[in-house]
Amino acid sequence: MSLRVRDLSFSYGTKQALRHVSFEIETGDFCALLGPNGAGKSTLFGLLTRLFTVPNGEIEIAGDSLRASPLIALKSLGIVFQQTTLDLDLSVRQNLSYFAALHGLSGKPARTRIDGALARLNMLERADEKVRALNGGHRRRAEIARALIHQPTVLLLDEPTVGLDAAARASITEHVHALCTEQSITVLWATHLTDEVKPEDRLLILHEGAVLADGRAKTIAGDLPLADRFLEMTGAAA
Ligand SMILES: Nc1ncnc2c1ncn2[C@@H]1O[C@H](COP(=O)(O)OP(=O)(O)OP(=O)(O)O)[C@@H](O)[C@H]1O
Repeated sequence: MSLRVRDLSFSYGTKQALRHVSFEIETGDFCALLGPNGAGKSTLFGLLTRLFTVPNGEIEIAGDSLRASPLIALKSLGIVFQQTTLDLDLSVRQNLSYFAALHGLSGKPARTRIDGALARLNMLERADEKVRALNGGHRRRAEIARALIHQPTVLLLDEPTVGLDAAARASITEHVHALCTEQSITVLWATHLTDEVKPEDRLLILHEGAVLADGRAKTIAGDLPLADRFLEMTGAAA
């Protein structure tokens, strides 16, 4: 099991954002975390990345407890935040080199890792372009490559396709699915868009801080299109 979450609850003051959330994701699975705005997706990511800590509940990343061994657990985690965090005036390679240095990598080992990560996202030929010159889809791919440099086994992506056109969204979704099947990376992909979820994907539906459904997307959808099932369950269009 690559990611295990048990009984997480979280409140901002009196506003309860997560209610007894529990789930487990197997190695190499693509898991979509689907929820309307305000469902609690970013709060859950904040807890998984240790932006916030809670006295209750348990999180294990690749078998390591985030509470008992935070540094070891976080080493297994790659993160793509909702807001882009690339330096627009540096090249793709410079951005990734900076991140590699933060992980103690420099020289040839860093170059090998960076080239490998960029190649996986079909971005190697863009390595020396300034990020400012790239379109939104390529910026996102550079960001995903950056999140892979330290060779995490679990990758979290918080609504990574926000603001992208349909073609770029489809391309990024395909690339990240390939990371699961070809590299056995475990993915948790937050979204509010049902068309990013494939029938074979694992699906968690989060609504008002609670898990409403957990299973294969096609099983949860049943005889309805997933968008209709989601609307039926949450009252939200997606
Ligand atoms: N700093 C905060 N203070 C108070 N309430 C907050 C804060 N951040 C989030 N909330 C509330 O907590 C709930 C969960 O928010 P969260 O951002 O985790 O949801 P989300 O599913 O990520 O939504 P979105 O897709 O809009 O980012 C919402 O009701 C939100 O209004």
